This record gives sequence, structure tokens and C-alpha cells, in this order.
Amino acid sequence: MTEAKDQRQPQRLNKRPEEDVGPPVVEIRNLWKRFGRTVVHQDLNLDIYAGEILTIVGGSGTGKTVLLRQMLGLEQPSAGCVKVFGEDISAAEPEQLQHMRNHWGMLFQQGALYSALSVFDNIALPMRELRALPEDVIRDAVLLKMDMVGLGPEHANKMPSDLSGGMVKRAALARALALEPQLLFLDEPTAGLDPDLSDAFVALIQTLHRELKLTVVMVTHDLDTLFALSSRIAVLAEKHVIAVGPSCDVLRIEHPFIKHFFLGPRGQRALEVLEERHAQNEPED
Ligand SMILES: Nc1ncnc2c1ncn2[C@@H]1O[C@H](COP(=O)(O)OP(=O)(O)OP(=O)(O)O)[C@@H](O)[C@H]1O
Repeated sequence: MTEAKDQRQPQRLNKRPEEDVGPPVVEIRNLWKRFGRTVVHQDLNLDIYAGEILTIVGGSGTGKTVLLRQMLGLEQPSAGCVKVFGEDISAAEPEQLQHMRNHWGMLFQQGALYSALSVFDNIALPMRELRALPEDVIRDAVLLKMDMVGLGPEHANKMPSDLSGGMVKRAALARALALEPQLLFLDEPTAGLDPDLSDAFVALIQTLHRELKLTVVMVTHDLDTLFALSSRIAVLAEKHVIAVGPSCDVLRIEHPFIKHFFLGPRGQRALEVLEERHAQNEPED
């Protein structure tokens, strides 16, 4: 596929959220990412607005993780730019990048707790790295974060290997929230959880999103999680974002990946559950 041809492809839908939400928190413009001769992203554009939960979906290997890594400044774009909080990530000096990192949190797919550190020390780590907070302030803050994610103080001295899968996710979420970020990145937040634990974790993210007024950028394959949480969905295919908007709008787009992903048997089941929930929440006449 030639570059010129692909740049002409229209993005099929690019809806901002309904209400006026101000400038984007994350702004991705004409992004290209190559690994050697492999082009992963080609002229990719995406805006993420304050207070929304934007979910990135796409087939395996379409570059969702690489896109997240570029937003986090862990991977450099080959061309184009990624701005977070209005600052160009790839042009940022190390000190400025560190300052920006203190304003976002990241929950990695496997929880990614340090296995040699207790729950307490894992959550305390980002605060200790600031080298500005006294230990008693850190102690109170860690216990507060643990409480926020539903982990009682009795778990503070446990090692990650002593925790259930759901508890590892909660501890990792507490660590992601340690520095009170405005922006939270979630990579497959419910992967590996059974349906009940997954529902509970989704409910926790919903509560924290509302109470902390977070902007959330999420990658997930799980349709229940996607429908329950997303304000908007961005679909990655053909090396760029082919559609972005609320799920009801994205579902109407005629594209093979969208049809396969959302309207196959798994998608139908997730949609039915969502519709049932909406019906239960509607006031009776
Ligand atoms: N450091 C790297 N060097 C070379 N190629 C890479 C590197 N990182 C990622 N890739 C390639 O970039 C492409 C996109 O990878 P990425 O992990 O972002 O996909 P993904 O959409 O997250 O996939 P999945 O849903 O399976 O996790 C893949 O072809 C991958 O092999």
C-alpha cells in the first residue's frame, strides 16, 4: 500500500464527546511507527478528551500496545507527534517527561507488581521515588490507596505471590493511582479474571473514574469490559484509527473487523447483557 494512497483514506467517524470538554488530554497527529521495514502505524490520528474512558480495540498485532507505549513516552514515533497534556512527548527533556509521568498512572496487563516487594512497598514506590514525602505521609497515603481499591490494611505486608489474581490487579491499580494521576492507562485490565472478579473490577474502575474525575485510556479485547466502561471506542485497523466514537455509532460502521469483533456471537452476548442492564436501570412508567 503506498503512503499517498493510505493518507487519502478518510477516517469514517471521528466524533468528539457530546459535551464541550476543552482541548484534548492526548493528541496524536499523523503518527507513523516503523520497526525496520514493518510499518505498524501509518498516519494515525486520535484525540482523547478529559473525563472520558476511551477504549482502543483492534485485531492482534494491529499496534494497540505500541500506541500506548508511544503515549507513555516508552517508544519514539517514527514521524508525527504525540502530545499529552499539550506537551510533545518525543520532544520532552527527561526531567519534563518524568514530571509528566507523575501525572499519569499505568496498569499493565499482568499487574506487574515487583515480586520482591510487599503490597505496601509496591504502592509506596512511586511516592518514594519523588524523594519529597516523609515516610509517615507515605504510610497514610498507601493505606488510603489500598482502601480506595478495596484492599484492607491486613494485606499491606503480603507479597505479590500470596495474592489472588483479583488482589494483584487491585494492588497494581492502587500503585497506578499512587501519585493521584489525572490520566490512567489500562492495558487489558480484566484479563485473567473470572467473570465475577472481572465485574467487580469493572465496577471499581467505574467508581474511581467518577470519583477521581479521571481520563482513562484502555486497551481491551473483553467486550463486557468494553461496553460497560467506554465513553468512546477507537478502532485500529489498516495501520490507523478507522473509526472513533460512542459504541452505538461505531457498531453501525460497515467494516469487516467491526462486524467480526462486535457483531459475532461474543459481541451479541455482550450487547444483550448491556441492553438488559440499561432496561433494568430505566425508570418504570
Ligand atoms: N520492539 C519491537 N520491535 C519490532 N517489532 C515490534 C516491536 N514491538 C512491537 N512490534 C510489532 O508491532 C506490531 C504491533 O504490536 P502490538 O504489540 O502493539 O500489537 P497489539 O495490537 O497490542 O497485539 P495484541 O492484541 O496481540 O496484544 C506487531 O507486529 C509486533 O510484532
